[in-house]
Amino acid sequence: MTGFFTMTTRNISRFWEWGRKIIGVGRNYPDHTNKLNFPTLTEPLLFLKPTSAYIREGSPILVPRYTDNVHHEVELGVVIGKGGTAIAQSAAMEHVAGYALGLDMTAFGPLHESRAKGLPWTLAKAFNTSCPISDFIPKDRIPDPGNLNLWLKVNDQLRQSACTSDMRFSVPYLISYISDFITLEEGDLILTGTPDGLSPVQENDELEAGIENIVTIRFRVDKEKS
Ligand SMILES: O=C([O-])CC(=O)C(=O)O
Ligand SMILES: [Mg+2]
Repeated sequence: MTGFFTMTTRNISRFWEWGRKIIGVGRNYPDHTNKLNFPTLTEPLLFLKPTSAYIREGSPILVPRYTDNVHHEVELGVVIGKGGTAIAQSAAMEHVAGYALGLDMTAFGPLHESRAKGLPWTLAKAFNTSCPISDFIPKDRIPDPGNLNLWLKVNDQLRQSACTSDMRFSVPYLISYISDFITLEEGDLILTGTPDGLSPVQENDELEAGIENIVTIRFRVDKEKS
């Protein structure tokens, strides 16, 4: 038998090529939540993005045809190295392979409309190019994911800047909580929520974001052609 099987080498440092899901956490920074006047959460708010949403530097973020209201959300991404179900918080960090800086691009038109109507957030969160991602950052480069400074600039203007110590639910808590409902698998990415400072992006904007002293990413915005 030849030709029917291709060997896939699962290299965690290229998790975006074969990872099976992206789990988003909403409203995990009190500042962001307060400003939008949302009720305080007692449990994490979760959503999914398909892995077809990943893009890497060099590819543009495309504003979908159905909206011109797409916002940037800079977020710490956690890359799962060892899967599991009902993972105890005390064991959660053993399941982490590393990290990545991600942008949870969000189409606010459909988000607000579907939210108001009590409908799913799918079009707001899952569109093509809605998950620009940095290189993989091995776990040993980040001794404490709860003490990282995240920032994002649009056309050189600082829009988002916060420390992950402000997160309402910590990385170990999120891993444990999510895995009670959704089995975590090797290569999954958890986007841990965005701090305050979202703003709409437009064609030809240049987005630059970073985790201080660790990584920087740059993406250009374009409009999806009809
Ligand atoms: O866009 C939202 O309202 C929810 C979200 O992803 C976040 O807070 O990071
Ligand atoms: Mg988000």
